[in-house]
Amino acid sequence: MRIAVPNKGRLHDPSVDLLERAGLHIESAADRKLYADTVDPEVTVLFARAADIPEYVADGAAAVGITGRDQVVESGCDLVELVDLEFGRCRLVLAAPEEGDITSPEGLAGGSVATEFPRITREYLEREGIDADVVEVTGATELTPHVEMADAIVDITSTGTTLRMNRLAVIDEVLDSSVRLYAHPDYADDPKVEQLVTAFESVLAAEDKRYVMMNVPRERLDDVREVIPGLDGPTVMDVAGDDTVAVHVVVDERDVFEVINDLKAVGASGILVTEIERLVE
Ligand SMILES: Nc1ncnc2c1ncn2[C@@H]1O[C@H](COP(=O)(O)OP(=O)(O)OP(=O)(O)O)[C@@H](O)[C@H]1O
Ligand SMILES: O=P(O)(O)OC[C@H]1O[C@H](OP(=O)(O)OP(=O)(O)O)[C@H](O)[C@@H]1O
Ligand SMILES: [Mg+2]
Repeated sequence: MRIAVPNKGRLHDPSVDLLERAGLHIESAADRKLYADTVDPEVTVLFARAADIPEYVADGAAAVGITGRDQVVESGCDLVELVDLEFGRCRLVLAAPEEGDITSPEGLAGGSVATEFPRITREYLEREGIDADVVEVTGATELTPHVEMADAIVDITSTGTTLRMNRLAVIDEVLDSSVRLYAHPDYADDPKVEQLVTAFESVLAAEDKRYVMMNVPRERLDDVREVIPGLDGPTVMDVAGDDTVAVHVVVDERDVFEVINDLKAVGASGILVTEIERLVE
């Protein structure tokens, strides 16, 4: 099975990191090398531009690919979305000069919109019933309204810094995006693809969980159960030759601070907290 992965830019490192955490260590990778084996002899990684990955998957050059939803929608490729990988989160927005007279999508009528995403932009204008020209650019879109190349733009934003620095205000939301695992329709149910989905989902499920281990006097066990929030009951193990029990439990990362203090208050000791690599639900 071939998996297409962004070869550079902001998506490369988190994509490779996810594969490593999912147990798919990439072997013989080299900086300019555009394909690599993994520890699984049945899985090969192809490194390609994020914008090209929808095509690699649609053409069957790769069974699955990791790239932004914006790239897939813009490509028009009919792919199956398997998992939201929860990074590269951004929005495509319609934006216009803060001091300008376009303050609503309707204000665009008869005007022009510059964008790196012409398909998405045309579909948006059609959906909104707005008659405006689309000016295709390949980057630095935020400049165009200030040099009379366009009246507004459709571009990516996440922190909003670039829009603010270029005195552009968001007029409307066009598309929500994040990086996702996509499959060619013919491979979506392939057993190896399903193994990959399970591995990715187990990494994502573990990200905000912590494994807490402690020693508890047996007579305080019920008090400990009281302070451990929601998750499945703790695992309780006898400590050899002692009236103490070892208690292990999975806790949401955001509860850990409070839980540790509550556990100490009911007599727990030797409390250890570790991250969890994967959690297969
Ligand atoms: N500012 C951003 N915040 C979050 N995600 C982004 C941002 N810019 C781009 N992305 C996501 O990363 C994908 C790839 O972005 P892009 O094509 O700009 O390449 P890059 O990784 O930014 O590298 P470069 O822009 O240097 O070529 C986009 O399709 C989008 O899904
Ligand atoms: O809301 P912000 O956090 O400011 O991010 C938005 C910017 O990020 C991307 O640019 P990038 O840095 O990827 O450069 P590029 O335009 O060359 O892709 C995008 O093209 C926007 O310009
Ligand atoms: Mg970029």
